[in-house]
Amino acid sequence: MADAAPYAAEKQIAIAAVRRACVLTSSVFNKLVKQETLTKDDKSPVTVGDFSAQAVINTILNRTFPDDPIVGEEDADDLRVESGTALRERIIQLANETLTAELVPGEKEEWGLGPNNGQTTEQLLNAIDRGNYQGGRTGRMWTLDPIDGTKGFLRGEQYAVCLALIVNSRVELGVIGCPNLPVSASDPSGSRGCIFVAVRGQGAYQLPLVDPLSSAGTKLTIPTFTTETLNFLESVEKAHAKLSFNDRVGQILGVTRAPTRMDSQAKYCALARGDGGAYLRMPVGSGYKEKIWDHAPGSVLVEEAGGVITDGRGQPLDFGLGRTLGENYGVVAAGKEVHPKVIAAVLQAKAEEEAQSQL
Ligand SMILES: Nc1ncnc2c1ncn2[C@@H]1O[C@H](COP(=O)(O)O)[C@@H](OP(=O)(O)O)[C@H]1O
Ligand SMILES: [Mg+2]
Ligand SMILES: [Mg+2]
Ligand SMILES: [Mg+2]
Repeated sequence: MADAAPYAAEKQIAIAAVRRACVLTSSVFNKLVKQETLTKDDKSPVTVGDFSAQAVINTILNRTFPDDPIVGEEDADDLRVESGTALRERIIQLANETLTAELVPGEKEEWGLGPNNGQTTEQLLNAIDRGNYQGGRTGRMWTLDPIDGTKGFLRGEQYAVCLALIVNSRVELGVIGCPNLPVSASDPSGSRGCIFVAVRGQGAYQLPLVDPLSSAGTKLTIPTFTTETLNFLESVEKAHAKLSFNDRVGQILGVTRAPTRMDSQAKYCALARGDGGAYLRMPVGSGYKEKIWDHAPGSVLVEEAGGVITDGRGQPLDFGLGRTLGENYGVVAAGKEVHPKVIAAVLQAKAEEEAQSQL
């Protein structure tokens, strides 16, 4: 793609930042989750991974686009207090190791990368806190989820490093790094690690996690699904989406294939390349509001692969409301033939539910 294409610089920098963060999170997993004996509820590896990945990506964005605000999932409050000293030191060391690693092809030192670009503790904590932006209707902003699918990360399953650029409430660029996703779904035990990228109007692509800046990538198009071939993509965690509702939607549509469950925005990547036919995420009814960083990059990826993404009523997602998508009507993403059918079935299942509750 010529350099003159819209968002060409943003795209390259976002891919480089996400790749570095993926190297970091993979090494955190290998060092902390696999080798240390952890109790089941110990969340420290994910905390180390989240904070240091956000420090790395925000440092790069701060250097390359200093005027752009960032809506990031994490903030550094817990690291500034005395009790956070050990965690803070670990995070600073990891973030600096990641930023100062040798340049790979396509990276530029002026992006804040390479051996001369170590940061002080204060600089890195401030970088994490640059994710405090509250979002809004107008202007440019980035949104970052340094580890999406924390539960999957801890299980050694799917998780994703997710970064998007939003301009005047519209997602213009999305980059999703999936260190554990098989390069091809048809070879699940084959090599793993992919980056997905989409710029609005320029298509959706899968790149290798190793050396993504030198690769043209594979263009993604959502294939056509029939009732026989359709499978749903859904969360692993029952607390995140109402899986029983999906079962009813499947019955209404006559879906026979079992759903494919995976954590994180890897679901959007799987949809974009045809591993699954529809992603359904209906609210569990807890009043939780979906966060923009959990859907922004995935939404542009799906749209650029030829799909449609809306809430459960068929209305567009609104990325201009702040840090959340507002009242939770769920999320439905699918190819353009399947999407209206899924929405019709969702509305029917919803009406049944309401009729039931009035008995
Ligand atoms: N009650 C809820 N309903 C919907 N999403 C929720 C939720 N509680 C947490 N989440 C979000 O679900 C994300 C993971 O989604 P998935 O189930 O698709 O893997 C989490 O991202 P993090 O892991 O980044 O915190 C978190 O933001
Ligand atoms: Mg998330
Ligand atoms: Mg997260
Ligand atoms: Mg979280």
